[in-house]
Amino acid sequence: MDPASLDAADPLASYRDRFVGADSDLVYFDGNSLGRPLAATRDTLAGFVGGPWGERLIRGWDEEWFDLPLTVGDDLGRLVLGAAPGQVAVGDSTTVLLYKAMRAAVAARPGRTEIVLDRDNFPTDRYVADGVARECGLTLRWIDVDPAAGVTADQVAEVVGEQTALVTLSHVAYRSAWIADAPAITRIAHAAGALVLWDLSHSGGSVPLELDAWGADLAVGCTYKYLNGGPGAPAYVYVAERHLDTLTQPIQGWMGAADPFLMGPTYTPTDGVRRFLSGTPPVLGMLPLRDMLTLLDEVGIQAVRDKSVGLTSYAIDLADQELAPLGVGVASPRDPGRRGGHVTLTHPAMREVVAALWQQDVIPDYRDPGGLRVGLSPLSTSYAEVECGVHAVRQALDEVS
Ligand SMILES: Cc1ncc(COP(=O)(O)O)c(C=O)c1O
Ligand SMILES: Nc1c(O)cccc1C(=O)C[C@H](N)C(=O)O
Repeated sequence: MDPASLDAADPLASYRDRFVGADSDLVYFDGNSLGRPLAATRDTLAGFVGGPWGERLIRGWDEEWFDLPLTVGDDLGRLVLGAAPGQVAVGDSTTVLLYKAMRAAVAARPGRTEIVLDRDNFPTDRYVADGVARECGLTLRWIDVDPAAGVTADQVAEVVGEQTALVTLSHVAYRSAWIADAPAITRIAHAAGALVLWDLSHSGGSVPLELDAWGADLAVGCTYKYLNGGPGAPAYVYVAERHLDTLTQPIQGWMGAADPFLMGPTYTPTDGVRRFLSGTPPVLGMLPLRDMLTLLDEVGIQAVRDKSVGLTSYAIDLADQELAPLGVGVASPRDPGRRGGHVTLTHPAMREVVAALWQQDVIPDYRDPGGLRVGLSPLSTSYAEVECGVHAVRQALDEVS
């Protein structure tokens, strides 16, 4: 079908107008790294300076801000993560939350010696796991994966055992967009007595998640991709209710302590998921995310996913027709049920192609080896934009080859 008909039939097409810059000619294929801002966020940020911050000043903490990591966390849980209230907190970066969650998990499995992870996980996940293993005297047990796909439940079953403390994986792989079989992998890890930590950075706001139903133990994710929270927006952590009384994290700050304003001599963790906080919550950083959650409440995550599948399928169809004859491969799952919100196209010249495209206001990103990632943020991307971008890739390939 032609893109104009696809856009005309798209029930979410009008939401594009809610984003800053979506009316320009720029082709934006990097919403999986940094989502566009919502126009509403302009007013939110300006209004916050004049209102809650400028007028309420320090009183704002008692009136709203102190609880914001948990109230926004509950909204994230309900609208995005499939988590009942009281299990999600917002704050820190994904990297720091990975550290807290990994340390909490391995401390809960004393005597076990291994952390299971895959070689294609995002660098920060691998680096943090390496540091935690060194600090705690553990070994990393690596799973090798097909970079055009991702970790399978069978591969996890082969390596977990009574020595496994933690299995830590990305739900959607940053390179290929492979969706891991989270319910099956969680069952396998639990049968071996291990805990599971999911990195949801490439899933949250794009793929419906069911953390409670999967029986997940821990999860983290960033909010600046499909959740449009802005550069450096705070991340979130999920801790299943059954672990909240027992898991403790290593960055023992006053904001995660019981009664912070008692200012007592020693740290006692507070109840609930608040104990995963450490310092003062990033209130300004949560405001754009709150706007996006309001929008997701209006649209519904399943509608977002349906459009995401439409966009990625269209991108693959176009790549097959127009780019395959030039030697371009698709390094993402062809099964939409196993594919997240982006598509990776491979060719030895992609690094130069991406550099040339950025000069023409066509913005994908490049990931080794030879991968051009087409990130398709469903609410701010049109089918016409996909067609225009794929044509630009073809032209750039012709020019650099
Ligand atoms: C899977 C994954 N985890 C973590 C991160 C980033 O973590 P941080 O926000 O701490 O830089 C990213 C992207 O940058 C990512 O893709
Ligand atoms: N977090 C990023 C950043 O601070 C600068 C540039 C890119 C990013 C990203 O988000 C990269 C992204 N997680 C990836 O999948 O490669």
